[in-house]
Amino acid sequence: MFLMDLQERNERLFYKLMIDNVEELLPVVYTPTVGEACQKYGSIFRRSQGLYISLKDKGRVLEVLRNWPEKSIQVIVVTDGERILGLGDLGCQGMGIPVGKLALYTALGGVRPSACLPITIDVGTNNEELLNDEFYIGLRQKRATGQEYTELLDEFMVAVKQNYGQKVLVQFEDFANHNAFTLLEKYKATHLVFNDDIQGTAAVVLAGLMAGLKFAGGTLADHTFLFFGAGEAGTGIAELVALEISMQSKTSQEEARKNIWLVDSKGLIVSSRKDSIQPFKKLYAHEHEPVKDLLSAIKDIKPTALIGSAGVGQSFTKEVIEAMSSINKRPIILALSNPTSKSECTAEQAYSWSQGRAIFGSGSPFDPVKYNDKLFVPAQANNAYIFPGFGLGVVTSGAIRVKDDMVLAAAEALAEQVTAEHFDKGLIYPPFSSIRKISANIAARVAVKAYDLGLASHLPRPKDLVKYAESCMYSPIYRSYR
Ligand SMILES: NC(=O)C1=CN([C@@H]2O[C@H](COP(=O)(O)OP(=O)(O)OC[C@H]3O[C@@H](n4cnc5c(N)ncnc54)[C@H](OP(=O)(O)O)[C@@H]3O)[C@@H](O)[C@H]2O)C=CC1
Ligand SMILES: CC(=O)C(=O)O
Ligand SMILES: [Mg+2]
Repeated sequence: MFLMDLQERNERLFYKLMIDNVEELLPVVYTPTVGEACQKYGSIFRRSQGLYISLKDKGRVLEVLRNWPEKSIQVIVVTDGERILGLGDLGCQGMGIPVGKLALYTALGGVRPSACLPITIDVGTNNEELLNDEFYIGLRQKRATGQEYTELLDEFMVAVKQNYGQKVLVQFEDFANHNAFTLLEKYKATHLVFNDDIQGTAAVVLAGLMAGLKFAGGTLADHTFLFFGAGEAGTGIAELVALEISMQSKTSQEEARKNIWLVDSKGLIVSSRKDSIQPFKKLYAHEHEPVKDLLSAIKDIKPTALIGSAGVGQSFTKEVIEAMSSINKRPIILALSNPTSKSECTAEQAYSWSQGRAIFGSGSPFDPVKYNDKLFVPAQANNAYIFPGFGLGVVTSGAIRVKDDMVLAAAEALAEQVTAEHFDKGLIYPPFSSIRKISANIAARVAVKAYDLGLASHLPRPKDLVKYAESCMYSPIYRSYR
């Protein structure tokens, strides 16, 4: 609440504070605290921090967009609040997420605050507690679905392009997966769209895997991956890993998918379930007997990497981590679910149950852990490493579309910035304290891809794209007026 007030009162000071104390303040502006802020958003609400577009605005969405005082927008983060972190449907109160993500766009990626627009689309909520909460700030009705939902979203996407042109980046955030994949597929050919939960998460995890392998040895193709959670994050990561393997080992993506397995709420995804699962899971329905629980899946599949993205806290039990540690000398264990209460295990559990052998990362931050006299610094495997730099690269190159190759480039750029020194401490990412440098490097690599693919409209192409990205970054300094 204090930081929200400061952001409102003295934006420059807010960003100065954020940038100078990023490791301390990230857990407040972002996960885990932002989750709690969204849950309580109605009762801590003081003034609007973003733009709300509701079902009632149908037919005049463009007019509503034009009410936003800033005209020169480069990045929109939009949610409909249906899957806020691992906390479920928080309706309109999900606004904390676009606001928090965009604060990171500025603090971590250097996109000007005035060029950032947080939007929440209010189509109702199915969260009974919120519907009965006198302080709930959104429409008091069940979620609109089907044609009513699709028409509002379509009107929004058309209005965005009409108002801001085709170079505004629209980041979809925390939509439920039954809409997220469809929206990305529908608009990726006509708009500059990026789904952070699918693509940003994929890039950060791939980067962590590549960095880990650089020091632990081996290639991605040597590994067997088991995902606990087969939604946006799980299948998004799986697809990018398969793409990278296919490029590294010159095989087909289909071949690469054979070493990637996923578990959802009904157990291991296997071929006998093919007719009853959502389309985004089908590519991973391999031949295997049905398996109901995670531990049995681990014993059968013998994965080298276990990646949690089911939003189920404490699902990596002692038995699960011990099973991973009995199969692998250095088990890779990523507990991606947010916020901390949904983390599959804590850093302390991962290190102690694996006797200090786990290569560990988590979506929400954990403090360093001392185990057998060694201090382990857990990595934060969070898309916050990717989207600020990715967005900076997209907007500074004037890219008009997002392509998978640009997402891969972001992952490679992040992985390259991990040193042996980081890895020795337990890190598979560089520390957030150097995030602006990291973001400039990611931006440059994304821009290179955009230029190479003929998608960049900022011409002529700057010679040194890292320097160019840095020169475009907003810095919260007071100018001298004398
Ligand atoms: N660290 C990071 O950067 C990121 C972390 N996340 C986190 O990942 C989590 C999931 O996000 P997302 O993928 O978008 O969500 P989705 O809703 O798209 O996917 C959740 C998946 O988990 C499965 N699941 C749910 N309950 C269980 C259970 N008891 N046992 C096994 N599987 C289960 C679901 O199964 P079914 O399909 O059968 O319903 C579904 O496949 C969230 O906590 C989110 O905060 C997300 C993005 C980025
Ligand atoms: C980090 C993020 O995007 C999520 O948990 O949804
Ligand atoms: Mg998200």
